Amino acid sequence: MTETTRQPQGTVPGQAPMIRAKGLQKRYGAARGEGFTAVAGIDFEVRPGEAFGILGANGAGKSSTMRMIACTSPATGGSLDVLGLDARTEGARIRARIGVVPQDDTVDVELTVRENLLIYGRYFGLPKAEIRRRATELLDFARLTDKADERVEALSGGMRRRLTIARALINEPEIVLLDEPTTGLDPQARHLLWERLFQLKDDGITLILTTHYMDEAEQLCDRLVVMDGGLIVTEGSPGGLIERYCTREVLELRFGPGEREAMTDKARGLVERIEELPDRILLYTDEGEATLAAAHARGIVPLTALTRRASLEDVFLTLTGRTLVD
Ligand SMILES: Nc1ncnc2c1ncn2[C@@H]1O[C@H](COP(=O)(O)OP(=O)(O)OP(=O)(O)O)[C@@H](O)[C@H]1O
Repeated sequence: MTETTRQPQGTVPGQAPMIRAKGLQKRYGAARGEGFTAVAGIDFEVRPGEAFGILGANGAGKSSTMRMIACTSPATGGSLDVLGLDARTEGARIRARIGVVPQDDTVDVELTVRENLLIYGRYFGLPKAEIRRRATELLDFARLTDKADERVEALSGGMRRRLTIARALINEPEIVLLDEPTTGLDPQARHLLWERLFQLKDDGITLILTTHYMDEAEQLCDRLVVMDGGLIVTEGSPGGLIERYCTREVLELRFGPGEREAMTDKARGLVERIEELPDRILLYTDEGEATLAAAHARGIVPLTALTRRASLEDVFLTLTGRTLVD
């Protein structure tokens, strides 16, 4: 990782960022005198064509940040430029040039797949022939051509998500915001959706996504920020963050009921860092197999032992002291 320039992190000299947030804040309920700060002053930039992730546990402030970028919820402090426009005053112009995929599918279940696209196109005031052309292209993009005339209520969860994404593309947006795009989907549906998102990246569309899934972030994101308690706690590429905060491998040991504490005590000193989770301990090491052999030599007998590559989940645990499923 090279972070030696004087530019703010994430800035490419000479290339205007798609999004620039400085001291961005969101406070709810301030008018009622009972304010709650969901986003506590964050700085970030998103570059053209990159897939930028916002990671964090429930309540970290991810959706609040997304809603401010989407210009559906005004910032209460700091500044936010989207596509070079001030989000405070240029909401309508920004909304015309971005696509939004909200956390819950908001497609109309009583209409057909194609009708959903046509109606959405009309919100943007696009000419009818243009909307029909785009809808046909997007049905193909979303792999929904053979479902075009079916009512949405007959679609699976994965198909509805793909329709929601297709709908967000009707205005040919330069930025697409995806709030937890694969939450609730089965693995096959997730992979099909990822494949569609890769296609958008290849097409040069800037993606901003929030997710709870570290594997999703590792797969899709060029760069990401981790949020905790309304603040950004780190920023970087998935690989760069893993390298910065973790060892190469993690040895996961599970023990029988009541054994964990004693076994953890025996393991102390084997590696520099041990994390205790309710159901297992994690030993951060560059050589998982060698550490396991050393553990055995100390009389540590786990029910199961697994050596894996360090992941973003480990970065999150390092930074926040919690797992994302806490
Ligand atoms: N309209 C609102 N009024 C008051 N508090 C809110 C409102 N929206 C969100 N919050 C609070 O702000 C905090 C951040 O919420 P936000 O939805 O941005 O988090 P998140 O990281 O997206 O979480 P999740 O993964 O659950 O969506 C939470 O404590 C939430 O309860």
